[in-house]
This record gives sequence, C-alpha cells and structure tokens, in this order.
Amino acid sequence: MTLTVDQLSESGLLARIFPRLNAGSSTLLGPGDDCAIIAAPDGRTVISIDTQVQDKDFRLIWPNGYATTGFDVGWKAAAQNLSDINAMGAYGTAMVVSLTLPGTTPVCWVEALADGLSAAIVALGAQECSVAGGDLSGGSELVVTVAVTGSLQGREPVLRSGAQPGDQLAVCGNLGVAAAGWALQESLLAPEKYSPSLQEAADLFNRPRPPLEAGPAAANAGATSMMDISDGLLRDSGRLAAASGTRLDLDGVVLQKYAQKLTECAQALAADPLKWVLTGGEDHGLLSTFPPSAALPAGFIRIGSVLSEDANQPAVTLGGRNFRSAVDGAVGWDHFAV
Ligand SMILES: Nc1ncnc2c1ncn2[C@@H]1O[C@H](COP(=O)(O)OP(=O)(O)O)[C@@H](O)[C@H]1O
Ligand SMILES: Cc1ncc(C[n+]2csc(CCOP(=O)(O)OP(=O)(O)O)c2C)c(N)n1
Ligand SMILES: [Mg+2]
Repeated sequence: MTLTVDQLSESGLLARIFPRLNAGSSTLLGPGDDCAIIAAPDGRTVISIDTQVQDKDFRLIWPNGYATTGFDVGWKAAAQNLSDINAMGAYGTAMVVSLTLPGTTPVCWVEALADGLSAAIVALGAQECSVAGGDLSGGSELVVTVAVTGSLQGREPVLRSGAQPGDQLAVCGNLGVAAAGWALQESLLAPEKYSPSLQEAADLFNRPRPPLEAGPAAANAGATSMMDISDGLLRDSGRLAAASGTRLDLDGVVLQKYAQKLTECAQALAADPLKWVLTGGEDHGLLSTFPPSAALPAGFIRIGSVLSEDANQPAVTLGGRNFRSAVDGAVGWDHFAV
C-alpha cells in the first residue's frame, strides 16, 4: 500500500520534507522555527508569490495519459517564482512553500515535490536560494504556493514602465514551446509516441527553464524595461506597453522563426505554431527593452521596437498591423477569462 499524507502527522511529513530542501548562504535561519531569517545586505528585498492549483495550472492525469509528478510541480513552482525575480534584474535568496494537500496524496509525491523545488533551484543556477520554510494544510484539491525573495545586489531594478520610444524590443528564452507542450498533453497523443522535439516541448511545459542569468545581465546592459513572459507574448507586451505609456511593434518575420521550431508539434496536432508563439504562456523567458544603440546581452534576440503612444493605434501591433487577425482574436492567458 502507498503511504498517504493522512497516515502521517504534520511533523512526520515535515521530517520527510526538510532534508530535501536546498540551503543557501543568505539564510541565517532555515525551516523549523516560527519564521526563517534571511540576510538582506542590499537593504531592499524583491518579493513575489505564485500559486498552482490542481486542474487550473496542472492536471494530475492529462487527457493523453501523462501523470504530473510531484517533481514537476515543485520544479515549476521554483522556476516560475525565480523567473519573476529574474525579471527585476535580481537573484533569488529564499522561498517559502505553502502546500494544501488532500489526505490521499502519496507521501512520495510530496517528497518528489520537495526534490523538484531543490533540483530546479540548482539546475537553473540559483543555488544560493534556499527553501527556508512553509506551511501545510489539508484540502480537497492540491494547491502549491511559493513566495520568493531576491536581492538586487546594488543594481537598480528594471521595471515594466521604463520603455522609451525608439528602444529595441528583445526577448531571451523560448516562445511558444510550453504552449506546444501543454497542447500535447491536452491531446490524445500518447507520450510514448513522442519524437524528441515533442518530448522537449512537453518537458519544457512540465519543467520550465527560465534564463536566470539573463535578468541581471540585462539590468547591467542598461535595459529600460523588463518582465517575464508568463501569460503569452501579446498579453504581456500589452502590459509592458501600458505600464510604459508606449506602443510596441513586433517583427512578424523574426517571430516566424520561433514558430518554425515548433513545426513538428504543430503538424502532430494540426495546430498553428505562430499562435503558440504569440499567445502561449509559461515559457518564462524575458521581454526587455534596450536603448537604440545598446548591444543586446547574450541570449537576447530583437523582436521589435518601441513606438510613441497613439490613441488611434492598438498598443501592440505585428508588422505595423493589428495582430488579432493573426491569432483569431486570442491574446493570451487570463485565469478568469478562459
Ligand atoms: N491578490 C492580490 N493582491 C494584491 N496584489 C496582487 C494580487 N494578485 C496579483 N497582484 C499583483 O498584481 C500584479 C500582477 O500580478 P501577476 O499577473 O500575477 O504578475 P506576474 O505575472 O508577474 O506573476 C503583481 O504586481 C502582483 O503582485
Ligand atoms: C490544467 C491547465 N490548464 C491551463 C494551463 C495553462 N496555464 C495555466 S496558468 C498559465 C499562465 C501563467 O500562470 P499565472 O498564474 O498567470 O502566472 P503569473 O502570470 O502569475 O506568473 C497558463 C498558460 C495549465 N498550465 N494547466
Ligand atoms: Mg502571478
């Protein structure tokens, strides 16, 4: 019989979780007391939080049969939180983790979640970020919430609001790959039948790899604005444009190159890969703007330009035209509008 969480006490479950949690050098006191204590030599703390809810952010079993592991959910929790820290130009220092668990959850699933958190932190290059504490509760569905703190290490933060007309618009990381992976898992195409490129898309959906060195590098290179792309390029571009009081024009030719990389997935599902590139979320790459003459840091690719606001023009255009026709009116992910 599989050991489930309702067969353990809270402290019994914690005793299985604690040894699996990454420890980092900013953590003056880790899990076990009422609070953790994190050093903040910079004098400022960057802080963010993200939640994953069963059947909203992941399915335990997908239509194609893939079973989401605790490791996947832990990895994604760490990755999406560190991505927000990255998007400020900061490094992660500590996380706290709140788990709402049905009593029937296997203990090994929770242990794998702790392993996934720590594995992502290390694999993505944030090994100085600890998992410093958390909370446990029971509930009818799985909910995993992680809050993260970060340090700017003396740098100025890069906000969404600093884009200037004339700036270059650039991205670092994947566009549309996680959306392709999500579509695969919502399809009836069994994972055993995946080719290597389908497998890569599914893997990057389940265990995203935000480029964590790129945020601080962009800040150092003079990025004027930045955010991570979690809800899709069009939706997040609209947010950056609105925050900066500018318009953005995307280069359809460059974006087609991202779509071409998804040809095999798109053919397998008879889907439009450009729609994944424009509206797909959960890749957690960076969308940044740089002054016209700035050399883009490693990994950034120019995908458009920043223009002056114009009441007669949409905030985001694709090759100078309204993008809606290219994607059937879709914009990106919204928890309450889909
Ligand atoms: N329940 C809430 N209460 C207060 N602020 C919130 C809440 N939900 C989101 N926010 C804030 O609104 C902004 C947008 O949130 P979100 O779209 O989740 O950002 P991100 O994509 O960076 O995670 C963030 O600054 C976030 O802190
Ligand atoms: C079962 C399921 N349905 C839909 C999705 C797709 N999805 C869920 S959240 C999301 C966008 C990012 O999530 P959000 O909580 O908005 O992240 P944030 O913008 O706060 O970083 C997407 C594309 C999914 N991952 N799983
Ligand atoms: Mg959020």
